[in-house]
Amino acid sequence: MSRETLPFPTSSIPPLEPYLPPPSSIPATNPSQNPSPKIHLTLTYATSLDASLSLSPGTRTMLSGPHSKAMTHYLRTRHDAILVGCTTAIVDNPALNSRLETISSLDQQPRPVILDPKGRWDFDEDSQVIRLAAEWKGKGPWVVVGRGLEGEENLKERGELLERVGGRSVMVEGGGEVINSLLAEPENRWVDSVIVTVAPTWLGKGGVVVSPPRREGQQPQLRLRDVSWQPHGEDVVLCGRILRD
Ligand SMILES: NC(=O)C1=CN([C@@H]2O[C@H](COP(=O)(O)OP(=O)(O)OC[C@H]3O[C@@H](n4cnc5c(N)ncnc54)[C@H](O)[C@@H]3O)[C@@H](O)[C@H]2O)C=CC1
Ligand SMILES: Nc1nc(O)c(N)c(N[C@@H]2O[C@H](COP(=O)(O)O)[C@@H](O)[C@H]2O)n1
Repeated sequence: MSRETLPFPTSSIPPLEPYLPPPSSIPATNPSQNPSPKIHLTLTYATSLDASLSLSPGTRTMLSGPHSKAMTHYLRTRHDAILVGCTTAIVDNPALNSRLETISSLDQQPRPVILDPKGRWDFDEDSQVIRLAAEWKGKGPWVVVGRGLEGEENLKERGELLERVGGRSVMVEGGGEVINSLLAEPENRWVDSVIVTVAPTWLGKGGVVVSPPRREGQQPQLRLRDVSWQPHGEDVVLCGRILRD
């Protein structure tokens, strides 16, 4: 399959910067900017106006236009790892590398991480991530089997996993189950920032929807703070940080 290279104007970078981890060479020292200084987790995905990521779990659906797609590929260069659930890996056969036209070294690529507790992802040399790693256009994937990410002790494990990947930042792209599980964490400790592409379309009922469980009792509903809305072509990119109590 031919793969395009994507132009991303440098003028689009400064508005994204407050929501990104510091560049890898700079230690994360400002606790007010990054309350979990070891690992920065950015949640980033593209959604329709009716909160769908795709037409159905078994379908790859292109929502981002060319500008916001290039923005996502810029984000990929700014994180040490890129994480998806195994259904996304199976259905989309994603490349999970950055195809920005400015890429000149494998060091600029994120490490793909596939969450696959039951070992469902049946990869081979035709899998994009494997092929691209063989071509030095992406890093070889890590597959996380056997455990979920939820729970107190696994917060620690998350840090250990990412340190082993060799980094301090991860962007989570999806799919729905992964995103909803992260947003369900009751004390909002997981997600540091959110960068969502909103495409001007409705996918209709039956899609894979981002809709975490409603919080009951006295708990405030999940909400973003420090929000900015940035137009990228016909899409809007919503950036924010999770409001922590
Ligand atoms: N528009 C967008 O930006 C994106 C769209 N998608 C779309 O999403 C759809 C797939 O989404 P889903 O069906 O919801 O599947 P998913 O991609 O979230 O994968 C679900 C699987 O991941 C594992 N998993 C999920 N949460 C986990 C956790 N907390 N810990 C450990 N393992 C966990 C489980 O094995 C689960 O069966 C596809 O149609 C894909 O095209 C995927 C990524 C981004
Ligand atoms: N940013 C964004 N916009 C869309 O419209 C999408 N469908 C996705 N999907 C995510 O990107 C992965 C595909 O990546 P490659 O182009 O193959 O590298 C896909 O698996 C989803 O994680 N993202």
